[in-house]
Amino acid sequence: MLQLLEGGKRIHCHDNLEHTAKSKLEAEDPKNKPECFGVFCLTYDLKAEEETKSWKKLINIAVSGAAGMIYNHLLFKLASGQVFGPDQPIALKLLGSERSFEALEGVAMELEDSLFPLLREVIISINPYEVFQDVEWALLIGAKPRGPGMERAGLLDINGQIFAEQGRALNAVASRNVKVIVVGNPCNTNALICLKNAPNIPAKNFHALTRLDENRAKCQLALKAGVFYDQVSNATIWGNHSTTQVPDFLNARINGLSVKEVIKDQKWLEEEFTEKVQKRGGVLIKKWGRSSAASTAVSIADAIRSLITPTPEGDWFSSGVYTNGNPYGVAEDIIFSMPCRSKGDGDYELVKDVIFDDYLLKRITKTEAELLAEKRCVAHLTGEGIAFCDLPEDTMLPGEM
Ligand SMILES: NC(=O)C1=CN([C@@H]2O[C@H](COP(=O)(O)OP(=O)(O)OC[C@H]3O[C@@H](n4cnc5c(N)ncnc54)[C@H](OP(=O)(O)O)[C@@H]3O)[C@@H](O)[C@H]2O)C=CC1
Ligand SMILES: O=C([O-])CC(=O)C(=O)O
Repeated sequence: MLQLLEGGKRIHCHDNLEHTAKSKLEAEDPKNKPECFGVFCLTYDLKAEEETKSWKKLINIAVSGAAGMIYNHLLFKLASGQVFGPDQPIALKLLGSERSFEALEGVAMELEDSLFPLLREVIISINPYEVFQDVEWALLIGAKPRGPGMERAGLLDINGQIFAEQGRALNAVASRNVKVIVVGNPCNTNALICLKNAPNIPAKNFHALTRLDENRAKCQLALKAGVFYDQVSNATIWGNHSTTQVPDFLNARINGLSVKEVIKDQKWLEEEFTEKVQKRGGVLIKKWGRSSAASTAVSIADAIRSLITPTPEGDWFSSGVYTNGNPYGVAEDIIFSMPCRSKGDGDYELVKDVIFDDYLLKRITKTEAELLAEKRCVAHLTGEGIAFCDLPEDTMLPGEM
């Protein structure tokens, strides 16, 4: 073990092997203080450095599934300042498992070698109580993918257990205003389980990632209209991040005009466009041999930026959020993707001036029914009694076809 004295503060630094063994041991005791990783032990003390005077206060960001494909892309966006800004120093707290601990060390080593000025601290651990200590953001990516022959109910249960545990850990040690973005599938119901196990954190702070679906919808509309995708706005994804999700072409706009004024092919909108967005993940898996990772990471970055920067006038973004007094008549007490606006303070409000027609309402009812069925299926994990699984047969994740 190396001991360094910097800025009047004693810092403990271990070589990697020693660190591995110690972190594993310490992880068994939630009260233990997390250790820094490698070179990040040297850069911990922000106050000591002249050049950082104009920087904001350091924020703590936890990520689970940090050895997975999505995180591998996201990590370097976070550390480079692309997400939280060039004056926002960050601490990354990476949650792995026994299975992935060595991979986490590899991730942390790559972070060391990238020399990111804004990345002031990295810890790796398999203990959520250690990783979530004082975090302002929790990006929950790690989840078991559905394997061959596995029922969706089984996936809901296995992953639900993970998110119940992580909810309890967030409740115990995270910042009281932590913002939680659940990516691991089935993300809406995992987010619901997580928030139900974290009663001391506002339910409004929990999000399920549907931004990738929004981005996919914008891309398809732009392609059909023959415009660049920055011309597409007000694109809402309603409901579940599954193949029942509803990409809303009624309220979306192209060059400020209603989509229907620009794309006059109603059949294409109702059938091809809708299905393309719903099943985009599955088509990509067929081509790539694995699920969307880079574009998912981009969409997580978009989702965070949408909460920390004011939403452009007249526009909105989609996020899976808790239904509690929503203006659309969607069932309460589920996580449902809806149109949101933010003042840039990490919080959001639901958009009120949206319109509905029979097609949209019928589709919304279907995705709502699926989410209510998922909720019944995980009642044992949300503290709402005995689970009863009557999932509709066509219930699928975007990656399954
Ligand atoms: N909402 C969205 O838009 C999208 C969601 N997803 C979902 O994101 C999740 C992660 O995807 P991706 O990073 O590509 O997946 P990977 O398989 O690359 O990584 C998944 C990570 O999950 C962790 N994990 C946690 N529990 C288990 C378990 N019981 N079995 C296996 N692994 C587990 C593993 O890390 P460790 O060993 O450290 O726990 C692993 O590193 C998936 O659930 C996927 O379906 C994907 C694309 C889009
Ligand atoms: O189903 C998956 O794992 C992938 C997924 O969510 C998507 O691509 O939208």
